[in-house]
Amino acid sequence: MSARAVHLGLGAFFRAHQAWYTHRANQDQPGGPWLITAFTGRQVELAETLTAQGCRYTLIERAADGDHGTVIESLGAAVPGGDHEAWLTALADPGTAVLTSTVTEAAYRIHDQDRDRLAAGEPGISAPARILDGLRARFQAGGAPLAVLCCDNLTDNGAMLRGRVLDLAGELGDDELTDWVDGSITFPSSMVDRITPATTPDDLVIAKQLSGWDDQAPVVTEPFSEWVITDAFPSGRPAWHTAGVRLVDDVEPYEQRKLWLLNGAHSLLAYYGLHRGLATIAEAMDDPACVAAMEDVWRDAAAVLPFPDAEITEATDALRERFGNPRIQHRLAQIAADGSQKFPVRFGEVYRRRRAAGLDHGTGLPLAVAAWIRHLATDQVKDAGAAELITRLAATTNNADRVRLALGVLGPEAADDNDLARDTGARLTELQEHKS
Ligand SMILES: NC(=O)c1ccc[n+]([C@@H]2O[C@H](COP(=O)([O-])OP(=O)(O)OC[C@H]3O[C@@H](n4cnc5c(N)ncnc54)[C@H](O)[C@@H]3O)[C@@H](O)[C@H]2O)c1
Ligand SMILES: O=P(O)(O)OC[C@@H](O)[C@@H](O)[C@H](O)[C@H](O)CO
Repeated sequence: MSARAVHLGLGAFFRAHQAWYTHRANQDQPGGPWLITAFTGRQVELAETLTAQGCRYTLIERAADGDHGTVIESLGAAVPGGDHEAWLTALADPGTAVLTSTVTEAAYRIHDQDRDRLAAGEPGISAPARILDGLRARFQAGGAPLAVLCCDNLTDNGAMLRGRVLDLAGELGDDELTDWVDGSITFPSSMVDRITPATTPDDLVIAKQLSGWDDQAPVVTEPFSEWVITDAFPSGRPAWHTAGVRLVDDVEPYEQRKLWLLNGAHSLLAYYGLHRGLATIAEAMDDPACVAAMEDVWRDAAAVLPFPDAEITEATDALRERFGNPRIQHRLAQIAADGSQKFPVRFGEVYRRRRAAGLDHGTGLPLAVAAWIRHLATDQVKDAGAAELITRLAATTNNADRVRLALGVLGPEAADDNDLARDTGARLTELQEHKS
């Protein structure tokens, strides 16, 4: 059996989604199964745990009425991200045809030290820098083509990653490497969807009941799953199309539908739900104020989504059911992390398109921003990219200025929008006075 895929970001979602699709494709894969060599970001423990159990793990599909377990066998190796030699070796291998990534939105921000470290031959810190490091090793080993497939919740994620890797390569001043990346590496875009909360200790007990063995690294996910990819794989790919993956020419509409409806609602529910003392998405779905605010976000997005009304209604009906699954414990605190990276993706484009279409700023956006501002003042916040914003918000004594600072994350147009600032300020005052 050969390993032909490499993954960066061995976490819960990768194991519920890309590894699951590959496992399914492997059931009838011409040329034999594809195995994935998966690297964590930095942590060692998960890689060791998985290695100790032969890289097999139980995927628990959790429906509202019960659990179904599948032992996933598409993982060939689980490697701590700090093992830089193993990373370079895996990417230099001409047998490697696909590199996927699920490293969180924040990991794509170029780190201050990336350029110096890459120039000195040291491992980069951000995901684009680590990927460029691996590509450089591949180039030096002969330069077989490769597809680099970003599977994080970002707009036009393939083009985004390509741009960042090429920018870094250009700054290194290595024209041959830059030209090779430009011509031989594809960066397909993808829309990924499967709600996958962090695993809890109870899930280990359930995994044992389902699979009959002492699995120390199971993953829980919902039954629903979707993956839409632009088909640009110069060295081949797993037969994902046999496993339900849709290969298309243009991912953008699917991506907009998913990021603006699902993820936009998630972020709104996270910040507003936490403000209202709730802990999970399912709890928020039992809260009429949260549901009403979510419906506002959906109406705002629906007005600029390139889908017929009936398809949007179908998508939001499905989301109500998925979010309402009472057995999925998707914690609002997990979703609330890294809002500074998520807000522009989930709300920024909806806002801009509404304005460009001559519409108002929307009903849902002011509350989403106001609840986020509240969240940024708590000790629950986890958002390295918002460090400066948090400091500036804390030093600001009036809501009008706070609102302008936060709206700046959506872009200058939003920060200068007086109607949006007024309405956001009003929602913020209400939240501060506990009126909602
Ligand atoms: N969980 C979901 O429901 C879901 C669904 C769709 C998409 N996603 C995407 O997948 C991402 C990861 O979600 P998850 O549930 O697997 O989270 P997770 O915390 O289980 O795993 C995240 C992985 O990314 C790695 N990582 C974090 N920062 C990194 C960095 N700076 N450089 C390299 N690696 C880094 C971590 O070490 C870990 O391996 C999300 O941020 C999102 O973009 C998640
Ligand atoms: O995973 P993040 O941090 O990008 O966002 C949290 C959730 O909104 C997200 O994980 C959704 O559950 C997911 O995008 C569903 O497919």
